[in-house]
Amino acid sequence: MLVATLSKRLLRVGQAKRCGLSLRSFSDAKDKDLVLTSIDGDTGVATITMNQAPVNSLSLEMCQAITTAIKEVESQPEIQSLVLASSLPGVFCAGLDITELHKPDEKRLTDFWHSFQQIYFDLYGSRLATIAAIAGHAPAAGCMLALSCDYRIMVSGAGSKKPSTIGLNETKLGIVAPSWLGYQYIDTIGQRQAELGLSLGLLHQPEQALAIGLVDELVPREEVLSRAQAEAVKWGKIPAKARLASKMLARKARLDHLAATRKEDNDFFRSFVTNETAQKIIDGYLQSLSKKKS
Ligand SMILES: CC/C=C\CC/C=C/CC(=O)SCCNC(=O)CCNC(=O)[C@H](O)C(C)(C)COP(=O)(O)OP(=O)(O)OC[C@H]1O[C@@H](n2cnc3c(N)ncnc32)[C@H](O)[C@@H]1OP(=O)(O)O
Repeated sequence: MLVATLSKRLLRVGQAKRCGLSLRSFSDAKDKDLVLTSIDGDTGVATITMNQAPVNSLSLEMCQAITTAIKEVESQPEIQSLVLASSLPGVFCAGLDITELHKPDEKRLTDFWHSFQQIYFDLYGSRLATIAAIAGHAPAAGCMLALSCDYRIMVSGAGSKKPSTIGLNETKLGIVAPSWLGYQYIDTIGQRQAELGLSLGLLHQPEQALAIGLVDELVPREEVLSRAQAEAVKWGKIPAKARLASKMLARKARLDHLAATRKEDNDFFRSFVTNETAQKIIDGYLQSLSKKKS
């Protein structure tokens, strides 16, 4: 069980509850743990671990589980910082679940995009200090999860035959990142690098991601989680009100803009995705992913 491997000092549910802290997982209707949440009783750092094999793709249920987990952690006033991690070796998050975009049901597609926007509000605008522990690939919406955190620690590519990559690769698939994700990219790595990355759909290897400021630190694979948790302790010690006010200096206008245009953004997404040309592209991409396997 993953929970047992996270930290020797990690609290089990009973102990955690006695200390007023919680350790639990959130489940979908099939009672599968899409997301695991744990709280270190010594440091008060929460870790939300995405656990949707094979690639942590963001389905409607996965988006909802992430939001539920963030809200649950935020509701505990003694917790100041959060690590976002993956239980899967080699993948942080493969982005949106492409099957959600393929021959979609309109109501589900609307709910799906709404739940994806909601992660942006909850993570990018979180009162918590948030650290991404990126121990694997983080394309597209996987990169968005990382960008929504305050600090990004990625597995180093040194000596790896197939290094992990991170970036916004949407144009390579013939689709476009939503504007709010594009602005997150621009705000993080600057206009020129973002223009290059967005236009060419670049997926960066770790050393390149570090060089352009897309991630903040590289560490060996086995150290990603512990290093992220140590960084979360440091961020959690900064006076919370001042830290949050500083975060909002940079992010509030972006968050407010999406809040004001949320429905239009959803309408645009649905009309884009349900268009015949987009459906052909999505169909072809799904086939290419499954051909890769065979
Ligand atoms: C106005 C706005 C309009 C539109 C906005 C649209 C925004 C889109 C943002 C997105 O996030 S689009 C998604 C972009 N994601 C990707 O391009 C990633 C695709 N996946 C990969 O590149 C690789 O899977 C990986 C590098 C993440 C991992 O590679 P590996 O470990 O070798 O796994 P496999 O490729 O063999 O995949 C295993 C399994 O998982 C399925 N899968 C992979 N990615 C997705 C996905 N994003 N959604 C759904 N399913 C995915 C893949 O098909 C395999 O399935 P099998 O059934 O064949 O086992």
